[in-house]
Amino acid sequence: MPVRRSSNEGSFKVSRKLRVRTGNSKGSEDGVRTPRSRDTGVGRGHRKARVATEGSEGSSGGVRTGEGKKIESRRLQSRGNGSDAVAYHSEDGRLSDVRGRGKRDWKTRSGNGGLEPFVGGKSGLKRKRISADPRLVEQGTFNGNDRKLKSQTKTNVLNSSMDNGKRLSRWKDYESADSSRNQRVTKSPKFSGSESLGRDYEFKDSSRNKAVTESGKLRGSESLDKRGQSGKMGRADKPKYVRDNGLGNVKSKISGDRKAPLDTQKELNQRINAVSSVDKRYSRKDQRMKALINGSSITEGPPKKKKRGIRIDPYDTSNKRLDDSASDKGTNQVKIDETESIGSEMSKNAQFRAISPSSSILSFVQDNLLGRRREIDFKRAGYNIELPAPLDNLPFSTTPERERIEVPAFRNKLEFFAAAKISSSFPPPDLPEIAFAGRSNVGKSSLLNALTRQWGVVRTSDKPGLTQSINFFNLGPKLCMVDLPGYGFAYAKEEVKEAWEELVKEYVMTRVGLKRVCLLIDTKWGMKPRDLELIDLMERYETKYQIVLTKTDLVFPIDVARRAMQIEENLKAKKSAVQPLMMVSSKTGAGIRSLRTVLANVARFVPR
Ligand SMILES: Nc1nc2c(ncn2[C@@H]2O[C@H](COP(=O)(O)OP(=O)(O)OP(=O)(O)O)[C@@H](O)[C@H]2O)c(=O)[nH]1
Ligand SMILES: [Mg+2]
Repeated sequence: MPVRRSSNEGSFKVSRKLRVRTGNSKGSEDGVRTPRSRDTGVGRGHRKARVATEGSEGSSGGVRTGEGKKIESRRLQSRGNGSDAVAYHSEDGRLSDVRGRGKRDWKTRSGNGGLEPFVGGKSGLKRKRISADPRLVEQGTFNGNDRKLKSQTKTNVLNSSMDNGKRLSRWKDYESADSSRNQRVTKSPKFSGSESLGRDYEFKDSSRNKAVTESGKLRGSESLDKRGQSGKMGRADKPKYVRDNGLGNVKSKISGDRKAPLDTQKELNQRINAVSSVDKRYSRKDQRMKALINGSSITEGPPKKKKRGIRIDPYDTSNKRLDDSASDKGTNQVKIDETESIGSEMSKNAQFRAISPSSSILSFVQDNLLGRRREIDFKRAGYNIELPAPLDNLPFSTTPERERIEVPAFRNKLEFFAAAKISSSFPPPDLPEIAFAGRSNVGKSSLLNALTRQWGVVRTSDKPGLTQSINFFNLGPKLCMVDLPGYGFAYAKEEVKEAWEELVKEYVMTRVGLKRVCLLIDTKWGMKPRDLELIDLMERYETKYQIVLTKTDLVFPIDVARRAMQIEENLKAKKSAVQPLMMVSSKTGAGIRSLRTVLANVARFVPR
């Protein structure tokens, strides 16, 4: 039980934590603040064994030997009544002259869970104040004499024993711990007043208690060994884990017996090798058995290397398509064509790499920031990358308004006015028309939006085949823009796709007001047979067309230049092809202004 005595007597008061403080010190009588124990420098001892002696004159004002902590010394301050013992009233937070010292504070200050067994008798006698090792208290291994003490610390102990679950289970392994070591530790003066740990655990957790009490030998010393001195543990103390791995106790021997003679080590190694070779042999045998069952021949030797080939992603919606040549053939036929086209594609690729673009094209690509670029390049050039299609804006401009469009015709509002799925539903050709043709997903609809800077007027999608009819848009009173359905690969039935193609061909062949067809080619993939088909058609019907390379932002600038060179070479003999070849990116806005200028000329020279 905590012992309290009145402060007048200058007696000591023992808190719930059982800190012992004795008598009046001279210093406190003088109203001198108890100096911090750090300052006293007297009897600074280990925190585990604090001792304060009554009437000690060893240090000025409130003698205190032992604890060297700041927080403790504050409590030792005299309150001007000549008794430094009052300081300890605050320990449990129950006394009136102590303010702001609650349970929490008590807990905090206890630091060691309040386990400080009271050792000694009544006042006037020398009393020892012994603090438990916080590590031990945490562990719940320290056992004080006082029952109440136990109940106070129950929470702490239980909490700590929660995370000690593993530890407790591990203790089982230590049942066979070296008894000599136990002896050595139990002899330690720190644990002289403690009872057996087995008992201590009885009130904490019965299930764990079992694990602990079963051992019978488990004492504070053991836990101390485990917690604080695990590094010093002998090999024999370590748990021996035996794994059933076909090696018997080989592993445990290896791990547990370090001093095994060399012969034993060799023997162990041999055994390990033997087991692994058995495994290999078994696996081969197993293979043979399987082969026999399946009736296939056994092939031995090193495994064949897998041939590396180009994988074709069936869900790739880019313009890498094989559909141009094989659309209405059987599945097998398509497969053959695929492999053929892969082979030819490879050689075409090599040819493409061999192209060395002219310096004029290269400089054009460079000047217009065409090709794949880093954002920093745009920033350096003064473009605001926060805006859509930043390169279509003026450098250092933050206003994306359409009024900034330098070509007046394209400042007009883009308005949808007709859609046709068959030629008979084409609207009357009142205005000069500029049509955008090309394979599905090449970026026709996106380009229309980019040219007019009216995002969303024309619907776009990354899924090929969104535009399924010929859509007519008015761009002011003078010009009509026509978005054609794409041809080639699209998520649509074959017959539907054929119908689109026929519709496009019909439009290109027969449309009176058609002044220019912008034939869009994906810069990455170049011209495909269906593009050439349409070119032939337009050549035959003398429809003017202009090649526009799209999505230039997806390839390197050098490849943009190469593609331009390649296409120009192909178009040399074409009469209806209008020069120059245009290169754009609806995403970055590169080349859009140039295209506007070119197309505005179409509208200008058209008689009304
Ligand atoms: N990176 C990049 N993507 C683009 C560009 N132009 C279009 N795209 C993307 O390509 C996809 C297809 O664009 P669309 O404009 O719908 O293509 P389309 O030719 O109209 O397709 P269909 O209507 O199916 O014939 C969309 O996801 C666009 O965002 C471009 O210049 N650069
Ligand atoms: Mg479209």
